[in-house]
Amino acid sequence: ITTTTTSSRHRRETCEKRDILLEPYRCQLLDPDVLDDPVLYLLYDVNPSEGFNLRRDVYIRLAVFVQFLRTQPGYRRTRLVLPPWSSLVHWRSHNLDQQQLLWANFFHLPSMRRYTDVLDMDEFFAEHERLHGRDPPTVLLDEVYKLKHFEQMFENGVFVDKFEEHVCPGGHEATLPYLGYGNLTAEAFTCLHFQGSAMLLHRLLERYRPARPHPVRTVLVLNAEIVLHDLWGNVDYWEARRSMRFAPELVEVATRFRADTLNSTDRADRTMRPTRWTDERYRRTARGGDYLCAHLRRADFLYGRDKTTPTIQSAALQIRTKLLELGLKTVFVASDCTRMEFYNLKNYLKRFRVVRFVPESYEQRAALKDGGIAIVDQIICSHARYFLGTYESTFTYRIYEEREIIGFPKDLTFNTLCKSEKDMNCEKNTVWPIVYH
Ligand SMILES: C[C@@H]1O[C@H](OP(=O)(O)OP(=O)(O)OC[C@H]2O[C@@H](n3cnc4c(=O)[nH]c(N)nc43)[C@H](O)[C@@H]2O)[C@@H](O)[C@H](O)[C@@H]1O
Repeated sequence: ITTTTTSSRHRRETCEKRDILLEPYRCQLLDPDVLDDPVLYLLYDVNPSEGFNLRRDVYIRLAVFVQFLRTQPGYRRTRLVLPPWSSLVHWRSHNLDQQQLLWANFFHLPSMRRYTDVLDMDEFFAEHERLHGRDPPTVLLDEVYKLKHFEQMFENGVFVDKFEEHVCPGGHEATLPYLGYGNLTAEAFTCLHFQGSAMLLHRLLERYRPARPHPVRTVLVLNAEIVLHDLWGNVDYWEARRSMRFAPELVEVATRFRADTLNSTDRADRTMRPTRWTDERYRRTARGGDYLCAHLRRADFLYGRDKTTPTIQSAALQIRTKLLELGLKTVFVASDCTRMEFYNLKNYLKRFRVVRFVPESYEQRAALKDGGIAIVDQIICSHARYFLGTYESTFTYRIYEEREIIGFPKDLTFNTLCKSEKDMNCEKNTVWPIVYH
């Protein structure tokens, strides 16, 4: 035992020397004190109809949970496996291959790993192959849980955290292939009514813990959007959120567009950020470039949320009023609108410069993909002097957050378009300011 402990300590120390700056949590896996804990790979998936930015929120719920779980005996080697992004409903470029895109396409994984231990799917497969020596790997998941809401959320008027098994409608084949991969199979499949926060997953993992512990336990949670935040908007939330830095290639495209089209640079705009998110501190001194950004959510919002979504004309009038008030001449538009809607918007704003980001070539579009283009839009909006968002759009919320992280005064960020320019007292998005330790 002593020899094992010494050699594992040595291994960990070597790992730290080599890797600690990049991936501290990977080295913790070799910590002699936690070596007896099984490695728990926690995989999850989200209802296919959910959009990109809601999925980012689901990630935070699970990342915060995993960070907690890693403090619990028996779970200290938990690793979160990131579900690939596969042809999301809002991705409309059907001529591009947008299947099973890894998180590394959109996010800077080394930054995320400074919050908790995450693996992209290809890394998970590579580890699995290393452990089990199969190529191509057929992965046997030990446990799969499919979550569903309870029909009755309240018991005697009280919302209690609970889960309960039920018979799977259509059997578990109804949910295959898991995460879109044909080579994932399940040893045990359980359907559960579930209501409660991520912490309830701890109880769930305990409840189904194998009697004879395996050195490796692989668990997949389907419909993880049903799992709620433990606490939304607290320090843990913001740390996980801050760790979600975008992929450098996307930042570069946005930076170039800002410089070339909007004459906006970080130094002049006071939007400089430390290289590592862990070095960020509370500040509200950002100024932003000489442009306003409006996020105009269209498409399905025109049907599902027509009571709060303005017409193009009304949006143009609201933007115009703000541009005049702020003495700005340029508006950057982030939108899922059609070309015709954009054309109309420009016509209503003739006295101003109205710009949007369009990839310069097919090659650039194919490299960025719909998800990357949306992120470039978000980054450009995050650096604007003033931001005007869409009511109840998670796309808008993520821009609010990015601007909170960059350090803008709140009144330049938390603004919402109203249904009509005639009723500017409409209900606005909630203000959720950033918090630090
Ligand atoms: C009604 C609900 O709305 C929720 O949408 P909401 O919160 O706005 O935001 P998301 O969950 O991101 O979904 C909207 C998707 O539409 C595209 N999109 C929206 N705005 C823009 C934009 O300004 N620029 C670009 N390039 N793309 C945009 C993009 O693919 C984005 O991920 C959905 O998550 C739910 O599934 C549901 O449909």
